[in-house]
Amino acid sequence: MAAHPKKIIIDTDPGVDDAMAIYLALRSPEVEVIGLTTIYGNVYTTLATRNALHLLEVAGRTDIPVAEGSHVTITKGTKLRIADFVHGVDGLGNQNFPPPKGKPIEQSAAAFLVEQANLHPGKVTVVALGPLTNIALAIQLDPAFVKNIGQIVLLGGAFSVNGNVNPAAEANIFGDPDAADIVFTSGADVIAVGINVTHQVVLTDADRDKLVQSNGKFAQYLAKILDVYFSYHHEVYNTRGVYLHDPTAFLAAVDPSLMTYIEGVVRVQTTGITRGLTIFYNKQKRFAEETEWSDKPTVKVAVTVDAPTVVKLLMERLMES
Ligand SMILES: O=c1[nH]cnc2c1ncn2[C@@H]1O[C@H](CO)[C@@H](O)[C@H]1O
Repeated sequence: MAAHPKKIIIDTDPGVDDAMAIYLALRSPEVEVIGLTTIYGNVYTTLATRNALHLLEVAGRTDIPVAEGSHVTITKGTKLRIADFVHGVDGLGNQNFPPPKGKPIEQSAAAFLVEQANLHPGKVTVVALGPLTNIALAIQLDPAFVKNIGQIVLLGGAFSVNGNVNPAAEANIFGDPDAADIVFTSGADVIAVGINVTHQVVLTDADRDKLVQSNGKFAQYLAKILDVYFSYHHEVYNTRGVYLHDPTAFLAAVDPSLMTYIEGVVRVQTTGITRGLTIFYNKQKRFAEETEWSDKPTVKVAVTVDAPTVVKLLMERLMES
């Protein structure tokens, strides 16, 4: 382990690429995973919690607490869009794993986030891999959260490219646009990694064959669950490989220099046919009128990525496990 590994909390909706990111995190000496918090997205929250506990049990890391997150959007919406067609109905490639033995802690995800940020001011990074409800709830629960939390690295948005739910919206932002707008305008130190970046990072069919053949414990586990995710990509994107959304966002938290960024104000469309659209204002033009972007805090938005290094780090770390 590095002398002072970065404390991270992964907010997650596992999810095949979430599983990859979590195992990559457990194999990354630069970080100490101090908790997982769960959210709906790829699966419903109850199943996300079960999968988070399961993944930690497989890894032999039941020392890491799991805090269950919200079952509804920040506006109490219950009509959730669940991407089980991407990950399988169980979220983990339809493997029918046995239920985990462990239980989540009593605290809610938002309460856990607030507590940890208070315990280690400026030192905790949240890697948010699903809709941003829990993070927005933490901001509402404790106004000091935005300054106590070190950094929020989120997978979300489609900046100047089409979305993956529809041409306007990326899945995590679409999942809770109101929560996303709260997080983007909160004043916290935010890095947004959108699909404009993660669609440049592909784990190829050949890479997958290497994972299958490796003896690494995590590589072996992932080899089992990757089928549905690969089939989905072959079918809808016509790619010979899969996008590494969550692992890429995680690595931005480990080593921000793997990407380049632009800084500006991000607002989220919360209604209508463009619900979930992320609009970045680069602050170059001073508009004549006040706009909904005026005087809002800025965030960093990833624009380029060293994709070969991201794939290499993922492969090496999972295969050595
Ligand atoms: O086509 C899709 N529709 C919905 N969700 C998707 C799709 N592809 C990937 N993801 C999931 O949403 C996040 C990235 O937007 C990733 O976490 C991925 O697992």
